[in-house]
Amino acid sequence: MPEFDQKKAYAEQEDVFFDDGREIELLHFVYDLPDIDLIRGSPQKVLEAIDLFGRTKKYLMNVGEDKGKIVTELIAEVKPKTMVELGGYVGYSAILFGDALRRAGGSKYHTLERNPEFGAVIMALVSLAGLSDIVTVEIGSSDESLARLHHTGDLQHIDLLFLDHYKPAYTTDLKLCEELKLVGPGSVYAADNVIKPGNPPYLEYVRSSVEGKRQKVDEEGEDGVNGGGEPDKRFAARQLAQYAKRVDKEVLGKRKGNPNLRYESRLVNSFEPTGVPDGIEITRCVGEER
Ligand SMILES: C[S@@+](CC[C@H](N)C(=O)[O-])C[C@H]1O[C@@H](n2cnc3c(N)ncnc32)[C@H](O)[C@@H]1O
Repeated sequence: MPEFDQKKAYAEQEDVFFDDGREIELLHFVYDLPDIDLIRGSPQKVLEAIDLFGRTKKYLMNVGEDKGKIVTELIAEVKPKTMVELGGYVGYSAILFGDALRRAGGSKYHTLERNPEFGAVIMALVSLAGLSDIVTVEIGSSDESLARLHHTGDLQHIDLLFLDHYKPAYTTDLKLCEELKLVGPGSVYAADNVIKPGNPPYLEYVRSSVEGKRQKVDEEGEDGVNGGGEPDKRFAARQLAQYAKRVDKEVLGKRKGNPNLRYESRLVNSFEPTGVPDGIEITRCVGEER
């Protein structure tokens, strides 16, 4: 695994590390930079400006440079036409991956963000980066946005899915995508934070054999593999309550998914922008068994 360059480290993550006004502070910081006219239209310079805030002002829960590189390399290899991101925050990954998607010949990057204030910040920074023609922001809960985009026909197939939102929703949202046939053979998933804070139910699901998943569905009926409805007991209370300031009760759909999809999955170790070790799980759907 490569070394982490401490000079690039973001400020440490505090007890309250988002949704305390820092996202709007970020906008003022970026637009007050003396070289704002050089930043306009440059995804790279907008990312540098966001990184500068994260290093010198306050921590931001962005994917960051190191883990970001794993996904941009994946985009260059997979050449997706359509990407979906679950969890947009201030738009760092949408700008980094939307730009990589454009360079790889892709045409659409949907970022799904529940918090409307964050959604507004994403729109401002995506526009500043000159990526508004590629990146669209869907405000609302990811499961509702996925269902709506599918229903309207705005989203028919996901070539590359980036999962980076409420940790227990990774598995239920993936199963929703499977049921809606938004994903299938050829689709690739990149899941962030599978080491820090970790996501054992998701890793178990994407690493399960078709036989194992079918058996679970038979045993658990509607709940399928790793349940649904209630979050898996392996998540820490702090993770479960992460968005409690805005969301009284997280609702997780009870889903079977499509257990017939065959996956090959592997972990790529890397670092959070603070230097804390983390990893991205890359999963490829390699077939469907009948
Ligand atoms: C870790 S941040 C995303 C960081 C972003 N992907 C990046 O690297 O720049 C997680 C985001 O997911 C959003 N979120 C959490 N649960 C969600 C849900 N169910 N649907 C949509 N967005 C959600 C949060 O509001 C937060 O902005």
